[in-house]
Amino acid sequence: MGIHIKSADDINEVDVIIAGGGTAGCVVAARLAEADPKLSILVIEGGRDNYNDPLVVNPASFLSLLQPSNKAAIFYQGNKAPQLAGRAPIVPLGGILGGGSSINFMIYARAQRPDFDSWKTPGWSTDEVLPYLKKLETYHGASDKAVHGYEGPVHVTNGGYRGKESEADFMTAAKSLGMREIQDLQDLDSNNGISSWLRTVSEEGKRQDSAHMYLHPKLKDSNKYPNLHVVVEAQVVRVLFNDDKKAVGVEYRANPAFQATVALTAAPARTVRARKMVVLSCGACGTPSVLERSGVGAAAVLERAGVPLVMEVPGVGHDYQDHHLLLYPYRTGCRPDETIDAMLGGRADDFETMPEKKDKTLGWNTIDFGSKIRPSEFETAALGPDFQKAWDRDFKNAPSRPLMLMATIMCFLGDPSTVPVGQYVTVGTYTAYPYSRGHLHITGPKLEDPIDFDVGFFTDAHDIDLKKQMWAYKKQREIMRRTKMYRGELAAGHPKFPAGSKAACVETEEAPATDVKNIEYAAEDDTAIEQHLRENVNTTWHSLGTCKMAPWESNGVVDQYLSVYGVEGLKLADLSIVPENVGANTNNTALMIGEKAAAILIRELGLVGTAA
Ligand SMILES: Cc1cc2nc3c(=O)[nH]c(=O)nc-3n(C[C@H](O)[C@H](O)[C@H](O)COP(=O)(O)OP(=O)(O)OC[C@H]3O[C@@H](n4cnc5c(N)ncnc54)[C@H](O)[C@@H]3O)c2cc1C
Repeated sequence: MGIHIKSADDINEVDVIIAGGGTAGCVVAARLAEADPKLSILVIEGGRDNYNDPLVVNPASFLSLLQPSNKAAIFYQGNKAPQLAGRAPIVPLGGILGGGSSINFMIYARAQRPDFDSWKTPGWSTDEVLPYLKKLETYHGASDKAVHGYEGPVHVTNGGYRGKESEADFMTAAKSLGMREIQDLQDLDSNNGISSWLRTVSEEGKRQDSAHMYLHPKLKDSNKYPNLHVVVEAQVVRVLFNDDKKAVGVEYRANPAFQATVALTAAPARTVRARKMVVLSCGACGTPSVLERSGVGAAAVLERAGVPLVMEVPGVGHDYQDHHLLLYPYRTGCRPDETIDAMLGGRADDFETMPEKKDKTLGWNTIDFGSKIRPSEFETAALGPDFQKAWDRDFKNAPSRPLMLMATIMCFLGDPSTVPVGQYVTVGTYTAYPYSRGHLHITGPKLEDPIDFDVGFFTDAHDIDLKKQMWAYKKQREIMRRTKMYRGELAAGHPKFPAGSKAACVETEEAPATDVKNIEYAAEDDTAIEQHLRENVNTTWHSLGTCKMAPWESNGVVDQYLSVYGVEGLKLADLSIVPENVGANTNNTALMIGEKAAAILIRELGLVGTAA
């Protein structure tokens, strides 16, 4: 009963096993328990418990969760990539109970209406998933009530604090460039504008991760939910099948990252049986590996890895996608209390003392301003005929599809010891619908075996993804140059423009004048930008699409009911199933998938609850 560490020795058999207690996994577990408290459920989560962890629940500490010493993330190592200037990118994802929702930046972003429709899967159109999008949230913003929910577990609010002056400064600067202010950019339809950004933070300033919002309340109420079990710090190795290819359990082991490495203390692998179902919810980088170690995947991949084939499903690990992120730092004239640089640099109260002082900035994710944007006709043409062709095909007649998203973060988003003491802002630009695809496969049967992980960034034909970032670089720079806070670019985080370039980075002690003219970029400047993009493009931590919900012949892995092709009793419920990308940060989509998956399972298991 409740939370077990490393192994649940007294649990040998349950009704449903959920492998991975991340954003979607916690939703599935909680909703199943709610539908039938008699159903026995075991969640096996590789990371540690997150309950009341001050780094998790207090939004301002979000960056420290990416420090390896805090053991809250899994760092998936990518392959070296020539198109990324020979770099081998690392993709950190949630590695703690609550998954990404426990360590993410808490930006509330929802997909656009054409996104779910583009999945072309019965039951998953925007109209059909809208009830789940509403079910998961309690929306505190001002909007049309028809598209938001008002009774769900995840509160969407202004959070404990907003940087109102800097937000107004960005807004004014963006508007001076002709950008539109939109009140609710997350209403599924609005696009091509700028907006105040709400967050998945309560009004009291607490993170709304799926473990705290869905799972922990039920674990604490053990009288009502005696059959809901969670084991943390335990990794699922593989799914076990019987001769009829029915999933009958899993093999798991204590996660060595959480225990001494003396051989004698290494816990043996354990098996636990599932009477009814196994659900994989290990995320887009975890789920394909579990499937392949279990013998489900492309025959050639499994043969190379030395894993006996159970079912040939070539799509497993096939079409990795992410949103490609670039981060541009600026010097500012902000006051120390307008950014969290002092806090990150150890020059202000830390996360220990802030609660005692009831410091409201503890509830701040520092991301107050965001946008979903599209280029003008003139800008589209300037990006060349290949770009124009892609634009005409995929965007021109789909006005609610953004080309890029942009967010501002009120700090230097990196190691504070590498920059002079000061107040910074970082602008992030990320691709809404990348054309590039990668892959993620196992290379051996064991959890320790390295993965073959090609992130695929900037591999699309005609470099359209690169051109999107080229446009976004120039756009965000023009906005920043018109803010009152602007004191120049932090050159280390910008392209290395040639000597004498009109686009060179500047450092100034003065606020900008009112008649700022656009920068002119010469061909060599564009070459410098391209090089910078290749050297710096990174994950937006929005991995998805590695086990698509699509027909088997189109590299699909699951059907509309999330059942893995060719086997019985095995479901997937996480972002690995997403067939086409969404024009938004991805946590909301993962929560929706958790809600919809739960409804599917509730119906199939014959439990009381909402039908899918
Ligand atoms: C740093 C960061 C910032 C982000 N910022 C935002 C944001 O501001 N807004 C937003 O909307 N989205 C954001 N995201 C994205 C969002 O959080 C993720 O897309 C979402 O959490 C994915 O949900 P999921 O259920 O698919 O997988 P996850 O939440 O990643 O869950 C997978 C779980 O499986 C566990 N696991 C993996 N392998 C195993 C195994 N073998 N055995 C057992 N357990 C295993 C992991 O530990 C993890 O808990 C961010 C993500 C990160 C990492």
